[in-house]
Amino acid sequence: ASLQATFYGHTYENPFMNASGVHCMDTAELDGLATSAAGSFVTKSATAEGRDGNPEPRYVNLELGSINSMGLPNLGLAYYLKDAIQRQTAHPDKPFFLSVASYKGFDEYVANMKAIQDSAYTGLVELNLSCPNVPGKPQMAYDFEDTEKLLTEIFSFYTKPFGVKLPPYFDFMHFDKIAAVLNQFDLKFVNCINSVGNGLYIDDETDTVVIKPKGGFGGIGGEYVKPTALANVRALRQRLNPTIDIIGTGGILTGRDAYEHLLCGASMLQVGTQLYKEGLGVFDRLNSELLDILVAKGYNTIAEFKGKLATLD
Ligand SMILES: O=C(O)c1[nH]c(=O)[nH]c(=O)c1Cl
Repeated sequence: ASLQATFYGHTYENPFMNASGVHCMDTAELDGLATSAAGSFVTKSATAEGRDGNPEPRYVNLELGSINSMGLPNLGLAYYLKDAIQRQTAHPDKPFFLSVASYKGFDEYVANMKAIQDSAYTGLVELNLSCPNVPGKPQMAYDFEDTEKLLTEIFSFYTKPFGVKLPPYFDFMHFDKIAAVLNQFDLKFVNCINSVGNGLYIDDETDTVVIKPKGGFGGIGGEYVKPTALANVRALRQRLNPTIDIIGTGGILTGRDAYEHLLCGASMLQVGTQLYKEGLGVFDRLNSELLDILVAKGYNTIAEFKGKLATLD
């Protein structure tokens, strides 16, 4: 059996990647991912200028996951573009993803994509429309009209392959609306989901929140979010053009979690909280556990069961 994953014309050894934000802040961390058992990797979401991000504590591991309000700390788009161009030149056989966001909103998204269009980087971009932690800034992908306007503007000049990182949606009308917007464009993929925004965790000894920014409100990841992540992967897969691949993110701790995301239609799989907790060895374990599941079920490839979730009708 093989865990090979085909995605936008490339065959990866396996579908596993980091989730943007974890183990991907600088060249050293990215080199660690590139030499790990991960099939691919993505950079920390870049903004036009480098950012310190929110005051600490801003990330806390919890028994059932994590809470974060990092506030888009990153080294700035120029840094990641320089690294990406060096990387694509040195290892043209190992494509990866460049994540880009915006601190200031619509115009910065456009400017950042223009900078990438004008650069020598030719690989995949993950356009992050779902950061929940910039105080005072609504998540772009919760505004369907603005998202459509932004994608229309980007596609008027951008000719390189890219996809979007989405927040979780919780209503069939919202699944329908975001899919109707995205199906208008030649997107290569959609990544579902980003952290479940603005959760609140209270320390049971101090009766106090555990992160400093936003009065303790932060994005939730880990076991808490798997049912929501699976639902978003499944709902978008059922609604999006087959030309748009899906990256499944959220609640992947074991090979079984990975298998369930694939059943829902994911092609690549991103790991955030569990990578933070376990380190790069998580990819060796996940590959082994997922392979055991294929063997136990008599599958030779992921294609044999990808998207084939059974329902009770
Ligand atoms: O606070 C962050 O940096 C952050 N944290 C998240 O959980 N998702 C994101 O997309 C971002 Cl950009």
